[in-house]
Amino acid sequence: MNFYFEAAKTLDRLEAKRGSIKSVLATLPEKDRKRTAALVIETLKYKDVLSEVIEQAKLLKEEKKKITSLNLALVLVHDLLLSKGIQAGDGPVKQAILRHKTRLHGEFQKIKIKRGAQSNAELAKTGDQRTALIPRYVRVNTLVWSTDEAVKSLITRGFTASSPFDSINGFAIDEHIPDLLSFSPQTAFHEDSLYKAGKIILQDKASCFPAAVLAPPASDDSFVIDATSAPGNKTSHLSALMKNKGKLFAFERDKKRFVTLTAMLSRAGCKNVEPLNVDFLTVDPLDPKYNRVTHILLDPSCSGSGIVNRLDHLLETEIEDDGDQEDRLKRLAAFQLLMVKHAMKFPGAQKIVYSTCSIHATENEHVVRDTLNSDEAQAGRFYLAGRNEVLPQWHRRGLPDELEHPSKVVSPEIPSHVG
Ligand SMILES: C[S@@+](CC[C@H](N)C(=O)[O-])C[C@H]1O[C@@H](n2cnc3c(N)ncnc32)[C@H](O)[C@@H]1O
Repeated sequence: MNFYFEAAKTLDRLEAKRGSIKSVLATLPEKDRKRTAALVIETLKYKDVLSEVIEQAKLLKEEKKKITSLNLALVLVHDLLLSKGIQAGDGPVKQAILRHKTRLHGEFQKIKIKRGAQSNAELAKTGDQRTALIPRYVRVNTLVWSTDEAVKSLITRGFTASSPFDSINGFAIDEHIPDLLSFSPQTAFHEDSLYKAGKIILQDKASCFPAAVLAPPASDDSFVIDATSAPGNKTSHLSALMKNKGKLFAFERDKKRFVTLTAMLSRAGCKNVEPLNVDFLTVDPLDPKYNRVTHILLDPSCSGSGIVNRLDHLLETEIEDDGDQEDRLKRLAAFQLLMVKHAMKFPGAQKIVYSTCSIHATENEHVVRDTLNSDEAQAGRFYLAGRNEVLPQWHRRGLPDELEHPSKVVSPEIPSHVG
């Protein structure tokens, strides 16, 4: 029965917007992770129908002592109606569901008829169409081998250098980010030996921009901070750009995510990284340990509204109304501003890259604007970098109107929000 409680708890966390589906599932305990994740995803696909069945059958009203939440009811009723039955011993919770078995089945059939569905699959939500248009990106981990070696190895495995959209086996070298390859959207690498050996990192193109823009030097006296590191894709990217030289301090305040971070860094062979399970805001910028730090990457928690993946569309019906969302964005922006201003207090800091995976100006241009207008920016003489320093070949430059006359900006360029 623990398995069902864990799945229900995961649905609670998703409802509380504790992260994208992918990131929340990644924090499940190793034991039973695949099974729990599959149940959560399947339940979300059928959530509308299952909620209606539970409501019509008055399950929560009649069993409120045993079935303590809608999410617990959802995962159990999912398995009763759409899987091989409830996979647990005969405890009181299972008994509570089974008492209503006939009614639940009856309500389910009624909904099927009402919706004209010939099969159960027709009741499921369909995927986000945009995912078919986005290639599967893979970054070659140059700490382990070179892109030339990776390309040769992929070709011997039947991949062909062409366009990722030409065929399921087509792949291309990205034109903006060195060592990034793009594959057909249908290609999966999660079980691939190259991924498991840390030879490739599954990282979207946008997620490669921040480290590429920060471009830390690859030298023994290079000192860099990644302020918000887990799960560690950008940290390992920075480490690769630094060629494992110098020192990269990688902060992560969350204990569980810190464990993921250290595992990822070890798999990727990052030897110049010092991971620290510490809240970046509590770090004293004047601590002599950090006085040689010149480059800082800041990729703080955000709304994640720009993330498109194969799972997150399932949460679309749960997006808050505009009022709630605006409040949440403002809270996030206040935290993000605090983080960048803190980064600006490091006396040796010369270059700071701020990124989010949000599409909202509140978290992007507005944070940049407020940062540039801050006392910390004045004191550290920070200004917005020009286009020539920020992916010059990239066509997009954010939302200029949202930056509102950045009076203290030295460079006339419009920022490129990256994330
Ligand atoms: C967007 S994620 C970072 C993703 C990461 N850069 C990557 O590419 O894999 C933000 C991370 O920052 C962590 N975080 C948030 N506030 C923090 C703080 N004050 N200090 C350190 N880490 C923090 C969160 O726990 C989360 O793991």
